[in-house]
Amino acid sequence: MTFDVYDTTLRDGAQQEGMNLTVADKLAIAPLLDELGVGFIEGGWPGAIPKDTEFFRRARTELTLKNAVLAAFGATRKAGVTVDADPQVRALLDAEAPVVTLVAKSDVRHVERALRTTREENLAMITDTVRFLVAQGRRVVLDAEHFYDGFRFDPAYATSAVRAAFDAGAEVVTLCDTNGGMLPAFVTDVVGAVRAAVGQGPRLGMHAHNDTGCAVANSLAAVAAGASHVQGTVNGYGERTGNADLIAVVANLELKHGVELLVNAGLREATRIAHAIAEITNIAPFARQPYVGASAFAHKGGLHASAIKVDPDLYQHVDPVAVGNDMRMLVSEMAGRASIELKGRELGFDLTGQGDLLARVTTRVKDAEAAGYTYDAADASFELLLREELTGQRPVYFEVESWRTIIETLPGQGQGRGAVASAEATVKLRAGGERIVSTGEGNGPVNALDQALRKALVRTYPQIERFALTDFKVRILESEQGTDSTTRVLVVTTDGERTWSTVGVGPNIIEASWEALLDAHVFGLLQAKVEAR
Ligand SMILES: CC(=O)SCCNC(=O)CCNC(=O)[C@H](O)C(C)(C)COP(=O)(O)OP(=O)(O)OC[C@H]1O[C@@H](n2cnc3c(N)ncnc32)[C@H](O)[C@@H]1OP(=O)(O)O
Ligand SMILES: CC(=O)C(=O)O
Repeated sequence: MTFDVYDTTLRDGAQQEGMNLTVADKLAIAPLLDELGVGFIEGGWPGAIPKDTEFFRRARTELTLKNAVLAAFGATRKAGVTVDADPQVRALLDAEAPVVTLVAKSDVRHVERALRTTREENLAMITDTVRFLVAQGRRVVLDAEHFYDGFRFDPAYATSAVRAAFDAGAEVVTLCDTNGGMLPAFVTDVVGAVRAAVGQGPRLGMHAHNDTGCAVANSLAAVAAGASHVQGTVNGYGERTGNADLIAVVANLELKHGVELLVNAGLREATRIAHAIAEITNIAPFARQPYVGASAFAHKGGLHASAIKVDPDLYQHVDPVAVGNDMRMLVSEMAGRASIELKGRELGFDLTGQGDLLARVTTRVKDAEAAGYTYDAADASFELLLREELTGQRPVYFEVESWRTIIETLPGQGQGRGAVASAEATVKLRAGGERIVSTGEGNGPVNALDQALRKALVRTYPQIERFALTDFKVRILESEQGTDSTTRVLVVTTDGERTWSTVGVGPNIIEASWEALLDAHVFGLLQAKVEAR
């Protein structure tokens, strides 16, 4: 049986609030979709959006797709215009994509109120446009907009729009839940009814939006009821609450129903590809996203870890490898000895049979978390703690004697924003057998301290030159105590290849930041394989 996996990330995905893809972005995303193994890549709406016209023009020479074909999206001809005189339809041809996907009205209320035309003219718009494009050698998919709402209101008319498209030569008619308001049981009924009306031959598709949180479930319901073409977007991007997350739909069909849909077993690359696309869209990946999210196979509960130690299948619905993801253990106040043992293994330490050590580390983690630390977001600080328990001491690269930081306002401008004239820090420490006193300036006290620390260490440890702080998060704990509260700081550092997170806690933000900065430097040197004392 033919089954289409149809991606609309570049078209409906791009309709997401805050998303603005350049032509270069689209040209970079398309090969990733192709590598994933989808059959169709809807590139945009040529003729309506200049960037999309340009995308199809450049795609002809700059895009080599191995698995997928490009689809150009657009509307049926306008009411009262002949199809060959409609510039939008002409633009669809000019895009030179082998597939054209036409959006058409199938809800009579839209025909009469949005298009302001007659039922008959709308059917003629469908017939004329499909027939014209097929005669020009295009494969045509018809997206029947608002199909489910339209079917509920007037099933005969909605079905007549589907029939008109098939009669004119459409390869697939996609039943769209444009407003995303449907629930799976209704989708099952409607697809079943349309299937009965048009017979077994014609191919039906599904295009779901996620306004009820059911886009993936609705897509699966449609497939179970006889749809053999499913549309969606990577990472569920799309208008309002998004489209069906195509990877989740496909993973469910492949891994739960055993149908192979993506060519070259692309599902095994899904996590990498979803994250690479998120990089290009510049929208942070959603950690709790099914299958490909960073937390999709991350285990926090100690009881989970103790069973996973016996067999990961006991707490995982599929093997993460099947979607290119990894199992991770999270260490926190909810950890038990098994969590620590498995986390140790993940970090390269075999802690099997070291019951006392595991108990000690578990207790230290629980105590530290009670005091405000958080290790599930700070792997590097946890690894330093673990090494300390394993070897009896933390790796020592330098010894801090003292530090201080001063911030000063412009004279007479002690109030409000923009008043800080300078932030300065002094760090005194011993490294490489020398006592070093260094100063740093920055746009704030933490930045100044970071500069002073780097300056003090870089001669002994030139590796530090490559370290860069990429994120800095502050959280006030016990906020009811106002400015007296405990502060937690999380710092993310990179050396250009790897990224690590550290945590600091203290009665003030500077002290907490200093602790996180120290851990970040120590861990960075450890990773760079610099020998510690
Ligand atoms: C369900 C979906 O997500 S479909 C995809 C939606 N995506 C987009 O809208 C993004 C691209 N859109 C655009 O760039 C513009 O809206 C355009 C170029 C398509 C149209 O722009 P304009 O000509 O300025 O018209 P406007 O957007 O105000 O209205 C849309 C027109 O298309 C008509 N129209 C709407 N759906 C259809 C259809 N399926 N078939 C034919 N005509 C349609 C409307 O009746 C309206 O016609 P009117 O100008 O005679 O009133
Ligand atoms: C076609 C489309 O994007 C929709 O109906 O939602």
